[in-house]
Amino acid sequence: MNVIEINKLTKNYGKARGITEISFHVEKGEIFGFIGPNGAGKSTTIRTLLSLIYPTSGSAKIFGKDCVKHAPEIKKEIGYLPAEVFYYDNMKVIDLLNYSASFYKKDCRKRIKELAELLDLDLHKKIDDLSLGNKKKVGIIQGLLHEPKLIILDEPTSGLDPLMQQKFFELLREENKKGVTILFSSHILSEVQRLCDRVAIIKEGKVVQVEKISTLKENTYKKFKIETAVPVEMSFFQLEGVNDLDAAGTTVSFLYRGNLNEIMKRIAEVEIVNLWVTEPDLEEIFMHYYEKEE
Ligand SMILES: Nc1ncnc2c1ncn2[C@@H]1O[C@H](COP(=O)(O)OP(=O)(O)OP(=O)(O)O)[C@@H](O)[C@H]1O
Repeated sequence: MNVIEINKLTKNYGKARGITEISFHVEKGEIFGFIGPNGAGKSTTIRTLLSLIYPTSGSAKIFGKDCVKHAPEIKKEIGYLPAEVFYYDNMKVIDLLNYSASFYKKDCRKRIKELAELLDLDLHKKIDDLSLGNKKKVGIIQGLLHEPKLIILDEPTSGLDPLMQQKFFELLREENKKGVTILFSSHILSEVQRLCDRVAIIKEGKVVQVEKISTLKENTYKKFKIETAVPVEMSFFQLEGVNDLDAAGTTVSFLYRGNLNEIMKRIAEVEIVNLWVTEPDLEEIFMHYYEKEE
């Protein structure tokens, strides 16, 4: 079952580009990454899903219901953490969270306490006195206190220190184990790699690829570095699938995508002293999506 279904969703901000014909779906129980550089259209897509803004054309469904027509009932089941959080600074954290909880027909007090303990947040401080990271924690608790079935997070880790990010990711994994679906937007590739099952890559308002993280890594190149006993002509390794070939003395390096047996046969023809084969990280895989087309 698909929890989110987005079909040719388009939002124009007057003449400015927002998003153009975005389509993808998120299955129940997935942690789905939505990744792209600043200004690519992640927040616009998310705000449209939540009916905070309306699409110019196209449609989106959450829990099988149209996002615009059924916005109020859908929202009860969603936890949303916006990219930027703004509060009435004079309020105490606990008062703000109790106020947020009053929108749901549930007793959320126990969950608020649990989350505050887990994230190490003092509920009795004034929001005014909190650091940026602690304000972010208030937003996280606000998004999760009603135990939503779908969590939508827009660049959630900005402002959190590495230890707190780790705790936050553990919390998301725990929620996910209970069956909660998560849509996680980010421009930080490593965190998407750590957390998500699949990703949609967005660039300049369009989705350019939707893929499993594991497939993205499998179908990509490997990095080879070879140390030979005597210098070898660089052209010796110029096979189909070899790129970025480089040589210095007895060391040759290149990227290879193709049948590994072919490249191993070629390497076996020379006397090697050492060999390193490494996986590129997501950053390198995605780099070409990030580069602007001329
Ligand atoms: N209210 C608005 N009015 C006009 N243009 C807007 C508005 N909001 C966003 N845009 C434009 O729409 C495009 C997508 O922006 P959006 O904020 O959705 O990107 P994003 O991927 O979330 O990036 P970021 O991480 O920087 O927030 C950008 O070109 C942006 O300038």
